[in-house]
Amino acid sequence: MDTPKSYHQRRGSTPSPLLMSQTLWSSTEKPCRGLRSDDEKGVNVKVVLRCRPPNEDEMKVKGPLVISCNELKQEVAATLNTAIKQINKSFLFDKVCGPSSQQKDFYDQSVAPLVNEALEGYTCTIFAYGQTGTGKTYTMEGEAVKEKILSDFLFNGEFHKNAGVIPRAVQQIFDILESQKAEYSMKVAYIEIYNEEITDLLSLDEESKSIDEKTRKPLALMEDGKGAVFIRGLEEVTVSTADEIYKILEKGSANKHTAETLLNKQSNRSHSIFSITLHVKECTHEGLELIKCGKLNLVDLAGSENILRSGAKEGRAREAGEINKSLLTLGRIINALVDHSGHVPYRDSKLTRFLRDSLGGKTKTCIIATVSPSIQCLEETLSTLEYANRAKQIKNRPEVNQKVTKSALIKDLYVEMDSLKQELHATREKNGIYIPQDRYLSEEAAQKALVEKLKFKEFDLESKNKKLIELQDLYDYQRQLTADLTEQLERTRRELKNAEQAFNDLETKYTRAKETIQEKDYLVSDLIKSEKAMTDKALELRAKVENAESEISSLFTKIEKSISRQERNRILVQSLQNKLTHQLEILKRKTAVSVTNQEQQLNVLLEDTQSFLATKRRATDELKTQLQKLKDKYSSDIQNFAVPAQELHENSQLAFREVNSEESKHSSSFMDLVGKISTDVNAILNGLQGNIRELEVKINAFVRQEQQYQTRRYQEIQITSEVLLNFFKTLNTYISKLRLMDEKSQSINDQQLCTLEEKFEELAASEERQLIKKVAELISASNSKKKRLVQTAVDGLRECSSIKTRNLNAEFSNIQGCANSAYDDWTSYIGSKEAHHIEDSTRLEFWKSNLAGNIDCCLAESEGVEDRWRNAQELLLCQETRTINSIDCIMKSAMESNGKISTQLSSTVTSILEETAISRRNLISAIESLQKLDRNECEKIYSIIHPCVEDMKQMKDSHSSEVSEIAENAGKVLTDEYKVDEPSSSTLRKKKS
Ligand SMILES: Nc1ncnc2c1ncn2[C@@H]1O[C@H](COP(=O)(O)OP(=O)(O)OP(=O)(O)O)[C@@H](O)[C@H]1O
Repeated sequence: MDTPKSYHQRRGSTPSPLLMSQTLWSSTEKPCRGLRSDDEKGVNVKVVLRCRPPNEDEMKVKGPLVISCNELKQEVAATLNTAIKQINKSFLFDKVCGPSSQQKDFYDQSVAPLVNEALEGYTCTIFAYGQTGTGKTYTMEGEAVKEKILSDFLFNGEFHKNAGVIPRAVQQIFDILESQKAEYSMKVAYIEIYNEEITDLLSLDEESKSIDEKTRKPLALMEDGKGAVFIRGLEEVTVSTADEIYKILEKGSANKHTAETLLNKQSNRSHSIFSITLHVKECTHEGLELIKCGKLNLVDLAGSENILRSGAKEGRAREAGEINKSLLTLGRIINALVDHSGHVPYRDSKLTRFLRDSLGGKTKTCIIATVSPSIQCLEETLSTLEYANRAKQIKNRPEVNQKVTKSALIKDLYVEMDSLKQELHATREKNGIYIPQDRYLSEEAAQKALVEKLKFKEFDLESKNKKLIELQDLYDYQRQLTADLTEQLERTRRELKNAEQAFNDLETKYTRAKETIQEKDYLVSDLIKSEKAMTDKALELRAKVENAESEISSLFTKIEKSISRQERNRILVQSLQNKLTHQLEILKRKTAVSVTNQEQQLNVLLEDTQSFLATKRRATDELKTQLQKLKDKYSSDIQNFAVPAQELHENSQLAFREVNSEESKHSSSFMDLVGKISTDVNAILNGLQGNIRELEVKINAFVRQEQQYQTRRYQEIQITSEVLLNFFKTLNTYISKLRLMDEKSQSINDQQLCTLEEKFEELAASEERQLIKKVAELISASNSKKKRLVQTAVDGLRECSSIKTRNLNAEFSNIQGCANSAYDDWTSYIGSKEAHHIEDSTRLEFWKSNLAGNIDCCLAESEGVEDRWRNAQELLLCQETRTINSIDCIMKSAMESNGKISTQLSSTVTSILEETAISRRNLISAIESLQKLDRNECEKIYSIIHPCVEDMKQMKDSHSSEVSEIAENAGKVLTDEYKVDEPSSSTLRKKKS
């Protein structure tokens, strides 16, 4: 319980006799122009923010509290941090009271100073503004006004803790006035503005409460000639004690339009104004009595309402529409005052018209903005905060109401009292109207003027009435329209709310959609780009394919060219082969001829040798026979010689002469024989030597011929080999070029295909990833389709190219293998042939040198034989000479001694015979050895020549077989090549087509 201040000593004292005219409420007091220095510039409207604690419903919902109050900083912050909305706003006010603030504290801190100002003679207004259900009535009146406050106060002299501003202010005023022991009068009025109609809440008695709404008499808001606004017919109740006020308050509160809404069980559907008018007597130092006039308007505005949330329907909705309309006007006035715009639309609502002076006038104004801390009311709370924040900037120029002297006041009152008395008297008498004559005259004149005026006014009134009726109709229509519009507005609001919600959703969706669209756009642009790139690539690829096609066609042309070239080459090779075969044939023939020649020559040689040997044998035989003959002749001669030896002995001289002659005969015959033999031998030797020389010449010619042939053949082979090598080289270069080209094109194709595939896969992957599901599905389907197509195309291309490459490679490998093998064969053949040639040449050289050596040997031997023959001849001659000499000696000795001589002679002859036999034997052996030597030599030569001939024969045979083999191989290779090429070219042509 709050303890009221102890300054109400005059509680229960009789009311002040001061009577206030009806115009007092209408602010007719002449304002005293004594402005305080701080008031001169204007004083801002004070704004106090009060935040109530969350109610049960809000606590049930368990929504977050979005309003936080900092009472020290006088700051209120609205914070919301959700995914959809984020709010972070703070406002500063003159005073901020949080949910925990108590009524007493709130009053003491926020309202009490203003009440003091009212006591000072100011007109003070306190507005309670806020969303419905935020505690305006709780703040202004307090909780359980009827029962508690009063009873508590009456019984305990203490306020209930929930007592609001009005009882506390009344109590404060009484307390102060009584503490000052001042003479005062206090009048209170309690009105409500409901649906733009002003009703006196205190004039309604118990009966009229039950009366229909329409019977409530609305009061008119009027302006006096000085611009002051007053309510005609408003009953002001003079109060002298606080208790009276509580009862009045209770009565007025009971008469208020209230209803249950979703947000408040007892929601005020009207604006209520509780006015306290004070007249306090003051005595000046001069003893002059002045009346100080103060006024306190305590306005409990109807709650600004979200019709959708408050659940107001039909009549309630109309009420809410009216409430919102007047609050809107209030807001517009605040804006106009803050923005200093010329026109301030006070007249747009009765509330603002009546409280005109409180906003931008001479009044001291305080606005109590009430808010809820819950998230559900955030929107309205923010609106209230903005509203209050704006109202903070309104500047008033408060002035103390003019004080009147007590005598002037009494005089005025007396005049009024007199006129009232006269009216009363006339009314009581009911016999006409009594008025004093001068008044009658003046009034008659005035009446006449008034009649004139009235006539004019009547006319005016008539037209105005008409206009009024029209306006009324219009007004009714407008009202109806307004109601409809309000309803519509509410509906629209609801729809707007829904739309807002939907809009928010849509906005989020839109943002998402925008993002998606952006993403899609990006993707589409990306896709377009990729498609463009792909198209470019495809075009590029097409161009490349076309290029490749042209290249392939050029390749085909090249291949065709190469085929034709190969054909030509084949023909060339064929012709070469033919030539080769022909030449080989010729060679063969030549070799055969040469072999035949050689054979013939050899045969001739053999025959010659044999004939030479036979001749030699014959000559030897002849020699032998001759020698035999000679021997026989000698022996017969010797035998014949023995007989005449006797005779010789006897006839030495004669015999000697005879022997001499015989001897000379014999010696000449012997010499002839020897000469003959020697001629024969010489002839034989000469023949042999000629034969040998001929043979040598022939062999030399044969060797030369063979050498020339070999060299020619070697040169031919070299040329052919060079041609073939060149051919193989060109073939190889072509193949390598083709292979390189193919590899290049293959690698390029592969690379391009790989890059294309990679890019496509990348793009497809990114597309798949980024596109939304449906599009992704479609795109993935199309991608997979494309992929399949591309894959098949790529695979086809790859397969085709790989087949091509494989075929080409196989063909190249075949060709190259063939070429290589041919090359190898050829090289090895050439190598072997070269080696053979070199071997043959060396062997021939060796043979030649051997043959030459042998021939030299033979010649030397024959020369040796000749020498030996010559020696033998000389020996024979010597022997002959010696024989002759010895015969001479013998003859001489025989001549000297007859007896001895014959013996000696016979022995000498024997020895001669022996010697002759020896020499003959020597000769024969020499001849035999010569024969043997000759035979050996011939056999040797034969044995040398024969293998040579055989070798040559073999060589020729092997040459011819090899050549034919090579020719066959070459032909086969070429035929194979063409066999390979032809189908491949036809396959390629097919592929190309
Ligand atoms: N500061 C507060 N402390 C405790 N309770 C409060 C406070 N403010 C308001 N209330 C409670 O909230 C409810 C609604 O208050 P009140 O009727 O004063 O709201 P209102 O703003 O006057 O609404 P309306 O505009 O509809 O008349 C009441 O039950 C009241 O007791």
